[in-house]
Amino acid sequence: MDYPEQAIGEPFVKNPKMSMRNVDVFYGDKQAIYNVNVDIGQNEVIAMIGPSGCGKSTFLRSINRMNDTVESCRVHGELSLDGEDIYAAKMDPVALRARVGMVFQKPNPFPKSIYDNVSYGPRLHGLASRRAELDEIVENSLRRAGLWEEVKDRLDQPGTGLSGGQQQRLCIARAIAISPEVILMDEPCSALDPIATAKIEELIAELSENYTIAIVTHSMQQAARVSHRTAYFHLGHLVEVNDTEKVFTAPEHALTEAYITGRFG
Ligand SMILES: Nc1ncnc2c1ncn2[C@@H]1O[C@H](COP(=O)(O)OP(=O)(O)OP(=O)(O)O)[C@@H](O)[C@H]1O
Repeated sequence: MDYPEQAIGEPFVKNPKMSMRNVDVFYGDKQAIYNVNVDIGQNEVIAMIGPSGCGKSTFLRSINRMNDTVESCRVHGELSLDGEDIYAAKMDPVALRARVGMVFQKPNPFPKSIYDNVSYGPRLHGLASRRAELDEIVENSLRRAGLWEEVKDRLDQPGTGLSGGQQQRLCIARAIAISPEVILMDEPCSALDPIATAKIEELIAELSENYTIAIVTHSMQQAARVSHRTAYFHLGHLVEVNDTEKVFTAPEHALTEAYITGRFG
């Protein structure tokens, strides 16, 4: 199969929050991402879709240097946040991950209280000097994550005691608490029921007013509901990036069309 040299459609935007150019990612000798070029716009929600194993998670994890934790993984290319090279020697990956937060597939609250789950990051990054400030950050983050009303009377109870959907909103509150600029979500609803999924999707729409969001999803309906642009990956290649509506109604590339019409994937 021939892949376009450059993703077709509109991979670039006027005011990018993040820019990725000529990105190749390897695990040992095996190449997982081939020459990907794409921007993520300020306050946009971009969905990354494609068949299993096409490299969506690998690419997502490259843009906040989560892949640094995988020994065999090497990322080549130019990746920037507000024009700053995120792989520069002077870039602290911990500070970067505070600016580009991540929510994982499986809700993973710390084995700590609800309060401590949310206050841990702000404490670590010195965002609050007094208890009252920390309380305010915890409340605001839980409110933004749509969880405050459900947990305000039991902040001292373990985060792991919440339902799956509540745990995922707790993880989103934890990500928000350190005031990230970008939030990466790797299949955030795949472990949730339809009602919990709907809540997270509503939340994504609200959060996009203040944050830039990239979401990997297996659900094309979800991509269609929550995102502004959609990026279609195939075997490590970025094939097409377009307005979400266009991708799902008039895809430009035959591979995108085959995927969205269910001919493979
Ligand atoms: N830690 C790793 N070590 C070696 N190879 C890996 C590792 N993680 C992923 N890969 C390989 O990289 C390729 C892309 O995997 P990745 O998980 O990024 O795809 P994906 O599109 O997110 O898949 P899925 O939709 O199934 O989660 C696959 O061939 C996978 O086997």
